[in-house]
Amino acid sequence: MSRTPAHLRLGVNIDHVATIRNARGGTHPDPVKAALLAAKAGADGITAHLREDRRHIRDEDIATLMAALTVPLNLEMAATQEMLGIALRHRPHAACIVPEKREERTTEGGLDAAGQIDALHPIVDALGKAGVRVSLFIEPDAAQIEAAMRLGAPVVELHTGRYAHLEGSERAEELRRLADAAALAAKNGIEPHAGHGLTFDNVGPVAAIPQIAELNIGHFLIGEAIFGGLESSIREMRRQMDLAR
Ligand SMILES: CC(=O)[C@@H](O)[C@H](O)COP(=O)(O)O
Ligand SMILES: NCC(=O)COP(=O)(O)O
Repeated sequence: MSRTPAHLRLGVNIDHVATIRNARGGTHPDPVKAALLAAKAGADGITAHLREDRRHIRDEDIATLMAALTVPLNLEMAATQEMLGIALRHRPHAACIVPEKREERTTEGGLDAAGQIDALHPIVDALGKAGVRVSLFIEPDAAQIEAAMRLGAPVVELHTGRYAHLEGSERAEELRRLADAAALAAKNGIEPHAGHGLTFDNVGPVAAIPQIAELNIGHFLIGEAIFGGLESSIREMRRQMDLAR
């Protein structure tokens, strides 16, 4: 008898809707409106990264998302007291602890959980006690998964950025690391998620890793939405202009 595969959840990251909004300093496009549209289109959850420098998502976006969403919010945050306070105030469904460097263009690597167990312990504990599902955004590496076990994190999100950038046999090797890490996490009772840099072209092999329960995808989807939506935006502008004549 064939088994129905478990539903692979899709978390849509709406950060870069806010990037476009912030380019003009106004309110359009609204990342909360995008989040509601994503949920309507079948997203199982919404991911938003409140960076310390607030370059895209801002504090008020988190408050509005918490009030408006009917699907779970996964708040990505640095392991700082400021972010912990915000997470405890809003109590999102999940908080994913990510490494952050102010000068980086994007989240360039995974969290070194193994190297900062003592600093992470109180943050993971406080979030867990508040009922927030803690995830650690890590490289697909056994030492990092062991650290997640020591910290008692129920979830790890495996960073797929390296996989997304590599090609050929190097990509195949990185995919093996992702599959091994997902299997190791699941065997030890940790739910593996994955994300970063995923696209239509590279998502398949990651989605096929059976233990992975959730993928978080943002930048590509927001970029691709231009091609799905630009034509209708232009047609509507043409219509409004013609109506005025
Ligand atoms: C942690 C992570 O991967 C996401 O937050 C994603 O990268 C979008 O945010 P940035 O582009 O600001 O890194
Ligand atoms: N944690 C990864 C994420 O939320 C989305 O990353 P990306 O698709 O924007 O690179």
